[in-house]
Amino acid sequence: MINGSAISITSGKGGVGKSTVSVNLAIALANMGKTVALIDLDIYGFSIPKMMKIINRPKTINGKIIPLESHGVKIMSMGFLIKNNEPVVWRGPMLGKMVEHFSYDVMWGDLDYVLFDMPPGTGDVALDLHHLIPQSKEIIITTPQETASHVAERAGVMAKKANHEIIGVVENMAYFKPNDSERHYFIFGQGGGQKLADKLQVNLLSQLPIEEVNINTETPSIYQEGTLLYSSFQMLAKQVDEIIKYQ
Ligand SMILES: Nc1ncnc2c1ncn2[C@@H]1O[C@H](COP(=O)(O)OP(=O)(O)OP(=O)(O)O)[C@@H](O)[C@H]1O
Repeated sequence: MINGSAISITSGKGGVGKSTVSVNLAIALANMGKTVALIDLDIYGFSIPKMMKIINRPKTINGKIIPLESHGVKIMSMGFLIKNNEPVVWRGPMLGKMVEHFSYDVMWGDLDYVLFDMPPGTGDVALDLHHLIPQSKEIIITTPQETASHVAERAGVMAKKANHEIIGVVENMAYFKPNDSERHYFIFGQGGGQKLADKLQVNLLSQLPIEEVNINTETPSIYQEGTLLYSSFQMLAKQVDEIIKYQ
C-alpha cells in the first residue's frame, strides 16, 4: 500500500490549475529533499505525462509496476496504461479499481509525500480516494472568479463531510505582473480565494501569479528558477511541509 502524507489537489471547476499546482508543488517538495509521488487521478483528462514530457511506459516486476520518475518525482498516470491518447470510457466501479491499483500495485518504496491530481468536481474518484485513504488531506484550488470559488466550495464541503482535513486554499491566476513593472493586473478579478478560505474556515495558502508561457522549453508547465511562479511554488512547498510536520 502507498505510504507517506497524502494530499489531494482538488477543485470544483476544471481548468483552474490543479495539474499545474500538482506538478510544480511535487517538484518543489522534491527539491527540498523529500521523496515524492504524484498520482494523476484525472482519469479521463490525464495530463501529467505530457506536462512532464514522459514518453516511456512503466515496467513491471512480478505484477508490480515500477513508477516512472521525472524531475525527482515518482509518477503514475492513466496515460501510461492506454495507447495513442485514446479516450477513456469507464464507469464508476472501474474508476475505483484504478485508484486501488495505483495505490496497491505500484512499487512506490518509502515516500514522504504522495500528491493526487484529482479530476474536477466531487465525483466517484474523490469518493474512492476518501474511502481508500481516509487520512488524506486536501488543497483546494480556485481562481479569483466568483464562479470558480463558488464551485470549489462544494469540493471543500465534501472534504469536510468526509472528515478530510483541508490544508488550505490556493488561488491560482491571481494576478499578472509584467517583468518590467511592479504593477499587478487582476485579470480574473479579486477575492475568490480569500472568500473560499473564509467560508471553509481554512487559510489562504498562496496567491499564484499568471506566468507567461516559456516557449523555449519542452516542459512549459514546469516553471523554472527566476520566474515568479517558481518562487511561489517553493514557498508553498515549505508552507505545506511545515503544516504537515506540526499537525
Ligand atoms: N498560474 C498560471 N499561469 C499561466 N498559465 C497557467 C497557470 N496555471 C495554469 N495555467 C494554464 O491553464 C491551463 C489549465 O491548467 P491545468 O491543466 O493545470 O488546470 P486543471 O485544473 O488541472 O485542468 P483540468 O480540469 O482540465 O484537469 C493550462 O494551459 C495551464 O498551463
